[in-house]
Amino acid sequence: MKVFESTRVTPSPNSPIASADLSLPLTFFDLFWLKLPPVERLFFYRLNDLSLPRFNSEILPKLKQSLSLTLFHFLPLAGNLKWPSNSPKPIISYTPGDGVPLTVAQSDADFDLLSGNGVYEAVELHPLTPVLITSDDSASTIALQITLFPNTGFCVGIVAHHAVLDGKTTTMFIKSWAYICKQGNPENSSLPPELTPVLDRSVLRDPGGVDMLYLKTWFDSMGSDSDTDKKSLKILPNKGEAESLVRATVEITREDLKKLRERVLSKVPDTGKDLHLSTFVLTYAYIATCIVRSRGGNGDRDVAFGFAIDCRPRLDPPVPGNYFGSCNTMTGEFAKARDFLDENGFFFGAQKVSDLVKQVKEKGVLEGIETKLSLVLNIGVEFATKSLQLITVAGSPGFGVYCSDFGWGKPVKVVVVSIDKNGAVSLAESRDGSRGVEVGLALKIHEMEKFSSLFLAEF
Ligand SMILES: CC(C)(COP(=O)(O)OP(=O)(O)OC[C@H]1O[C@@H](n2cnc3c(N)ncnc32)[C@H](O)[C@@H]1OP(=O)(O)O)[C@@H](O)C(=O)NCCC(=O)NCCSC(=O)CC(=O)O
Repeated sequence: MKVFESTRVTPSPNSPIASADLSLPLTFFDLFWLKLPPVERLFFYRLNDLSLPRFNSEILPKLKQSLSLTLFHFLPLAGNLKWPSNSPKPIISYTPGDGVPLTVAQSDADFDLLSGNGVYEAVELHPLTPVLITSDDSASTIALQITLFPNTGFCVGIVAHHAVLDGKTTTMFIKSWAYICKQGNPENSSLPPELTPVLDRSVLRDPGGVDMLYLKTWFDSMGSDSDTDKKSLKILPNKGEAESLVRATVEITREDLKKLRERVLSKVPDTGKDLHLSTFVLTYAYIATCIVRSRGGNGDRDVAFGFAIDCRPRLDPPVPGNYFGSCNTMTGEFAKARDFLDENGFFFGAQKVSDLVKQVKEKGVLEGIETKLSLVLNIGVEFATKSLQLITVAGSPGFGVYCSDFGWGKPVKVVVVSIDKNGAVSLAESRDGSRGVEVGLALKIHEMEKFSSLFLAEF
């Protein structure tokens, strides 16, 4: 790995907006994620015969110029998280001259292996992944890395602070950058409405002091009375085991989903219509079942499964789909490993995940919002002590990550690196547009081997 450059890209200097200060308060949705580890994503682009001179003279200048133009729309991403002494909570602060940290590098790793579906060591992706810098008094909102693979292609990496932006905003930012890069017209860097971020915080109502409650939960979790510790913007240390994990991707086709749906319905021919058997529910229940079975072992083991919900369309009034920020909450449940190990394990999972989605639909996303953070922090402690098998979800088949075409074709692969730290699987839409789902996994090698045989046996 050769690092060519570590720089900062500032918003286009021609923009009057970029020459004024901007500050955005964190909402209760943002504060939920204040110290939780960031999300890392890589987009692999194949460009056969890509030479260093072409990378330096064509690809890199276009990517940098379009990034600068895109930041004009996404100004908070050029700024940092700060906690001014006169503010009750942290803010996102942009000051003219601020910019996004960008690393430019070259890798001699195997592009085909890392952008394929096969098995490889999780740590192999780490050199391609930018690092989010956080300290007591400042935290980057994002960091980017562009890595050349000579003669094969390049990779765009993003790490995103979840208290600043969620998966929907992160992927909207990448799609906007790609859109402006592909247009290739520095004189006109406008974005279509669906990619234009809404920065207005007033579209989102706090149900009543949840922001301060979440801050108190964070303070309590730190066990320190020192003001510096309480106001520190450092994120929590990573408790994952990436060093001992391998990664792979599996695909679930429409045909597979049909079979899974039929399997559930065959168990409950009369009441099956009451189940919410969406693509998401079937995929997550099936993958979770295979993961628990891959570990095997004691049926008494606790398993926690849960996932994020995009709250934008579910708030009253609804928040626009292009709202910039974090707008997720979590839902989930506990089970015993035996529930999944049992012959009816997949049916059990499908019922449970269906119930969780139905509860969200029936009770709304703000039900129990006050205690969500403390529940998640407690689960994190149990995960770190290895007493719990945690299976969560990053990404969504609804994000359209494969639409991110910078002008040299759509990505050959998009991966979420950070699933190797938090017991998550990642979901994305099928690259070929066939409405299947791509599932990213990070497991111990013997569990991955078991997973592959279990997964294939079904279809
Ligand atoms: C809660 C959910 C997971 C439940 O998903 P479900 O698919 O079961 O339920 P649903 O109500 O959304 O959709 C039910 C069916 O209606 C379809 N459907 C929904 N909305 C639609 C629309 N506007 N137009 C057309 N179809 C639509 C769905 O595709 C699905 O069909 P079909 O069955 O055909 O599919 C989801 O709604 C959701 O909020 N997803 C986003 C989660 C998220 O943001 N995750 C990322 C967190 S941040 C993160 O993890 C970090 C990062 O990514 O960077």
